[in-house]
Amino acid sequence: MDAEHMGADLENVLFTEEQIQQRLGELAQQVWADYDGKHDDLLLVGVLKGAVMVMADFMRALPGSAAMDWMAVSSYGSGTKSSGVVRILKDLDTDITDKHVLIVEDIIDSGLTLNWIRTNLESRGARSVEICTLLRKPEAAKVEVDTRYVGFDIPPAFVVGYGLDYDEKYRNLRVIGTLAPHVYS
Ligand SMILES: O=P(O)(O)OC[C@H]1O[C@H](OP(=O)(O)OP(=O)(O)O)[C@H](O)[C@@H]1O
Ligand code: HPA
Ligand SMILES: [Mg+2]
Repeated sequence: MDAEHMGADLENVLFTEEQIQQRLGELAQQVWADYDGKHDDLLLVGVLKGAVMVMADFMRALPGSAAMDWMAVSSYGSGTKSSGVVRILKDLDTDITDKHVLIVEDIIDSGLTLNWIRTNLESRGARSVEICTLLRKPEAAKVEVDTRYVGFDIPPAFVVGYGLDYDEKYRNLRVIGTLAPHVYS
């Protein structure tokens, strides 16, 4: 699919490249200030694959160095609904005992994925576990997830771009938008 078609499959652009970068910059400043004195024990944990773009840009917006690790879990498969059943496909390389873990995510939708990951990481003896997500859908929440850093709250429509996929497509869009109905049918 070429770029023109990818863009044409969007119904609405919710956030431009500039808006995304601006907000990530603000979050990075806030995080750096909040973790003052703890930067050496800060570990950013990205959740593959959707968080790849957020991690890359958020991390580069930090005013100093922070460590990074990745987890992969299965929850959505190729559909648009979370199954709620979470399985670890790739675990962290790092022992997080006594670390300040900051989970970096693209989206909290039902909350099922992050709720599970948070509980899982807390059980490993991390000193703290907090969440930074670019997007959150408050009206779609099936469980409440205590989320310290949120880029944008959005309505419950399915969105793609900037790491977010529909059937593995559109992750490389630079904007975030809602998918046009003709794409589903
Ligand atoms: O709040 P929830 O309803 O649980 O949904 C959020 C999760 O779903 C997406 O991942 P997905 O499982 O689609 O994998 P992906 O990151 O590889 O696209 C997204 O990246 C979050 O991890
Ligand atoms: O709205 C969404 N778009 C893409 N992937 C997702 N995973 C959970 N919600 C979404
Ligand atoms: Mg997905």
